[in-house]
Amino acid sequence: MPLVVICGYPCSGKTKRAEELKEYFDRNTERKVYIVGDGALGVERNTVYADSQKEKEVRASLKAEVERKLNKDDVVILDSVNYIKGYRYELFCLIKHAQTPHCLVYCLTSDEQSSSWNRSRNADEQYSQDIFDALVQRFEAPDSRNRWDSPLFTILKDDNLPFESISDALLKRRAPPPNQSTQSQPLTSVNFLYELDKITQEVLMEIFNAQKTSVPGDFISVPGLILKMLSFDGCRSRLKSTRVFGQYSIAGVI
Ligand SMILES: Nc1ncnc2c1ncn2[C@@H]1O[C@H](COP(=O)(O)OP(=O)(O)OP(=O)(O)O)[C@@H](O)[C@H]1O
Repeated sequence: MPLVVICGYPCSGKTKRAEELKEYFDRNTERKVYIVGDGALGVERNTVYADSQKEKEVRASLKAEVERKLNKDDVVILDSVNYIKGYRYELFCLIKHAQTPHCLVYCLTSDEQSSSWNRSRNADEQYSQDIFDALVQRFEAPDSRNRWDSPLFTILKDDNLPFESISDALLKRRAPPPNQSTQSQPLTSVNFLYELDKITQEVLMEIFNAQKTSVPGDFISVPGLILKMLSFDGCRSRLKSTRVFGQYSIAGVI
């Protein structure tokens, strides 16, 4: 059901925290817990983060995997750098659409600390210094004033994760209300444009005909509505056809 978005500098302890959280939920709840992340996707750090197109594809794959996993019961933990504000906003739209709560866990480290952990890793797990520096420079830190970055749990290297608060944020909170842009739109019929055009023409014809005999204050019925004429302007063009303009308010729905 709920989503935990982990974010932080490269090599800031994100996977370590994701695993701690999984272990906590496994031990204390009946829910299945999935970690979705660079590791599970087999992301080759120094290739992907050196190429913006590849990086974009990886982000899209991670988001798609999160979307597939989100359901009513399970906990999904997204373990990646998640350093782009706009991407975190997209994830927020996803949870709004799925009608489930989320929270952010931010592994806050200095770049010196992360760089030193990076250098102590096995060579095949290390970020190259260039990629590491570029990711640190591009990092857009989460801000709890943004609804997509909230609730935000900021974790320093010697902190214990606040398991209960995280669990409450995920399991005891209501999902954010959906808005139109995150709701599926009903399928329109294949001849929707034709129908729209036909009804618009009918409405215009009714108004046009009614204007010949109506004065402001009169009611005009058009398909689906009763309109009240508020004002009326008539003028003749050089071609002697009458152009009519007027203002109407909706007085009722039929
Ligand atoms: N809280 C911590 N205390 C001490 N060492 C830590 C801590 N967190 C991480 N490390 C060290 O950093 C290394 C990387 O940790 P981890 O894989 O969790 O980072 P990550 O942010 O997931 O990395 P990546 O950006 O590659 O996904 C660990 O192997 C460990 O040596």
